[in-house]
Amino acid sequence: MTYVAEEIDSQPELWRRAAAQAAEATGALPRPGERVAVVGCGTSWFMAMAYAALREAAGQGETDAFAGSEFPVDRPYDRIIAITRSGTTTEVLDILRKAGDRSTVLVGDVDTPAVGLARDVIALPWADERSVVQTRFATSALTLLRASLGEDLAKAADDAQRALDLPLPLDPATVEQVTFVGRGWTNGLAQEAALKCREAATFWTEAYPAMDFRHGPISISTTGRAVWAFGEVPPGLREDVEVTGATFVHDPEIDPVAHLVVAQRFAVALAEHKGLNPDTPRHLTRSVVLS
Ligand SMILES: O=P(O)(O)OC[C@H]1O[C@](O)(CO)[C@@H](O)[C@@H]1O
Repeated sequence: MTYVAEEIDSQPELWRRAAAQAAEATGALPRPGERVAVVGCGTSWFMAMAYAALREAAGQGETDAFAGSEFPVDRPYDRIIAITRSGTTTEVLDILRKAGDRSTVLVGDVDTPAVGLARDVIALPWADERSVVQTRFATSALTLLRASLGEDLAKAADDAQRALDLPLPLDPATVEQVTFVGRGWTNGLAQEAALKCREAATFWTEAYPAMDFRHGPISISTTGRAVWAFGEVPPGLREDVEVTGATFVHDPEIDPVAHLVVAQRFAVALAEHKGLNPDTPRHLTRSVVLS
């Protein structure tokens, strides 16, 4: 079994642990009404997107997500939350240096520069990974953040357990291309699912806000391809996809992050089908450290 497959399987248990840790993390997280930026790179950026949308939807205040390289340093945020598994990503460290006493970091590896730079630290060393490709650190960090907003994550963890045994909705041997879509907070999950397939399996995927699918991506929708939706589906979207001949994948029964677990498994299955080892993704490193 690959490391990444083991790490995917460990998620239900780790989500329960993450939800339990949320109460003690409260002091390190913004108060309602504060203006917040959430930053990260790659997978961590997509978790930032999901949390930012959830916090704002929960009425806790304006919350923006940025890729680390695109953070507007002069904007007067009250609190800057960085998500970084490695604690070493250059763009994130640059932000933490400028954020000063406004910063919180959610980190996997605690013996790292990010921990020294942030005012507040939420450490999840038990979710850190051997894999280059991230799965459980990202979803555990998001689970903790969701729990901090008052969500009950018990069903999500149970759904993640189910997600480990569900049949894959697409055949890795025959599907030609997948477009992932989401709405609101699940837009970040769609981005992350697409990244997983690219990173683990060098497989062609894209991701868009679900309503934007009709504004261009629909042009490549055809037999042999698929559209995979997370969370709420806009009225008529399934029909608009199916009329093109593409397969529409959606599971309204399970929590959207548990549905991401299915996409993680699909990415590993794609890699295996292509004879690739998902533990050694092409050109990818655990973190990007620029000199
Ligand atoms: O969360 P970190 O450690 O800052 O690293 C982000 C990196 O992790 C990755 O998943 C690659 O390992 C990429 O998405 C990105 O380069």
